[in-house]
Amino acid sequence: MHLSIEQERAIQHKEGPALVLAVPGAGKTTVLIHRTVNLILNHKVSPERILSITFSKASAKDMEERFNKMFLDLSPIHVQFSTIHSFCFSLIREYAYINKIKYTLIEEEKNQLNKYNVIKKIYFAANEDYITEEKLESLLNSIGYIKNMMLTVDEFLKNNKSDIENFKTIYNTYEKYKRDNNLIDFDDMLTTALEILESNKYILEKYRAKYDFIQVDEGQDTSKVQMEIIKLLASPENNLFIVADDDQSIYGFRGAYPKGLLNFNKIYSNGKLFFMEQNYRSSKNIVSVCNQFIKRNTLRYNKNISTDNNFIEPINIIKVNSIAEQYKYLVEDLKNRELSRCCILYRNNLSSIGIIELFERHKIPFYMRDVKVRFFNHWLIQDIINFIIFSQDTSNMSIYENIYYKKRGYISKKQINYAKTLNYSLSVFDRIMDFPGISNFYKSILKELKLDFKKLSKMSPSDAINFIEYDLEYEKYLKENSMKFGYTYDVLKTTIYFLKIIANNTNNLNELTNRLKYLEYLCKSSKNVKDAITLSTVHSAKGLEFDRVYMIDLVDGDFPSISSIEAVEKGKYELIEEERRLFYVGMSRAKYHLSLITLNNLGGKIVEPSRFLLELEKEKA
Ligand SMILES: Nc1ncnc2c1ncn2[C@@H]1O[C@H](COP(=O)(O)OP(=O)(O)OP(=O)(O)O)[C@@H](O)[C@H]1O
Repeated sequence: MHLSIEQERAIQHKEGPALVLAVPGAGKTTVLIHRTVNLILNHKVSPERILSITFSKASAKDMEERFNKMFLDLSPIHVQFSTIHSFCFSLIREYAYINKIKYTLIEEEKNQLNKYNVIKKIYFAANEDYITEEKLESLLNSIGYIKNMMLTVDEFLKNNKSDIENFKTIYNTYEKYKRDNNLIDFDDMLTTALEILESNKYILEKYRAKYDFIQVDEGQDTSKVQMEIIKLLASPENNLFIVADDDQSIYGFRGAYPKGLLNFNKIYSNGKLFFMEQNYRSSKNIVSVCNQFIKRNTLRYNKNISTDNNFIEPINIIKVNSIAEQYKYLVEDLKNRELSRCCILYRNNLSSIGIIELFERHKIPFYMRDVKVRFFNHWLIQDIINFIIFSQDTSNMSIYENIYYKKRGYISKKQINYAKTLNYSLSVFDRIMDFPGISNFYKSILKELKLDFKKLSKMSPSDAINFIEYDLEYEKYLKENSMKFGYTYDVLKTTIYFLKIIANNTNNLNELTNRLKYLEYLCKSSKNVKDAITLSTVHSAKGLEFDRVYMIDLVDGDFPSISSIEAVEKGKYELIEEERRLFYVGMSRAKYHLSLITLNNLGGKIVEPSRFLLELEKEKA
């Protein structure tokens, strides 16, 4: 590889603080790896005296693999690429050992003591209601945000509206619980490590003496607390080398603080600033589209991407009518391709469900970058399955108790409790009909319900889902309750839609549940699949590159997200700018071919193409 002058300059930087600001594909990771080698070979720095911090475990691994590939002959040299969390945890463990304190990681606790169960319990105590997965995620993000931005809960609430009822009580109870039990969580690893470094001179000096050089990759996703830790460690020599692209900052919701980079020269008046604006990854067509697209953001260092690469083909904006058409296009277009060089990207993990079903049927090997797919354990899927199970035995009270209030025909808790005292081999409806003082009108409703469930028991899974949704009015329940569960109704509708796609190919409940289990297994075990196409959220594709990239389901309200669009309507632009950066990260993963696919109809609903696509089209015209 022939390194450019800009790259060489950055690589040759040895002492003092430096920030390398670069565009996508400019070789940030490449520079970091070459600099490491330069320090070791030309400056005789011992590898263990270099601390390289990456953003996630996956990028630490990716970087190590790239290092080993690039410098096969140096392989016996073990170079340490660590996440900031694992670095902080080893520091905490050392401090704990010296001071005979025991810190346990709450994420590693088993069963009821585990972080998720503890938070669920605290939420229940505060709100007398169960927390949904969506709300749990939002709650955890907010807690993480507070810690990463070094805020108090009051400061957070002053500027942020939380969708979690009684957020402050929950936050404080959770903090107290951890304190009382000597527990820490992932976010506390950072705040605790900082507290230790600030208060314990011995540890601070020991860690400062341990490393001569500190390097940070993906600096744009470094949070305030992380930056404080790094600054403390690097001082007083400040041999700190950060590579970053503020345009690729996509973790604002978790407390990433790219503005910290914009202050680099204020923090280090002797700091060197390197710019790398040449892209080595993508065709001229892709680079030019990316450049125009990101320039519309206002909160950024102004950079110009250029490339010496050739024009190959224009980016492809594809409009199809339906998901089925989108899938047909993908299967056709992927024929005879080298799949390991291709990738499908989406904004939301839910989009992967239809693709997995499709690819399994067409025997297209795939690798899922995000292993945690919530769909398979979603309460909505469980509800639908419960409806079908109950239809096969309408005396099954324990199943009925989960669904009786989610369908047509009001039935009270009192009636359920009464029915429980009667002969349990009778249908639930017959038992409720016995309820004292029940009217004839009400009895006719119960009779109808009983008949409907009989009908349901004879249906194929896909007919059954429609019947549950419309005839039994489960749809109405979802509409009325979606916000309470922390969803928009559209997301729930799309979840059912993907379940229908899977159900379409099954003949009975057994086949459907087996299929769901099998697909879930495929997702979890896809890591070792050979010659596979990569499926990934855009977030998880950061740092990667592929010959062909397909970005799918590009619908307004999904990408950009509905909350960012609503914020724009109120004159707030931060969220939409983060969505734009995310879109930019997605597009800039492509080397030669980029397809952006939108639809007219998503799961029976007319939808509009992403406003980002309209913008790209206008620019092309
Ligand atoms: N001087 C060079 N000559 C040729 N190819 C290069 C050069 N520098 C980097 N590359 C290649 O360009 C691609 C992008 O490099 P790299 O992944 O290091 O960029 P990056 O800035 O970290 O990208 P991103 O921020 O978009 O993830 C890689 O395939 C890399 O091998």
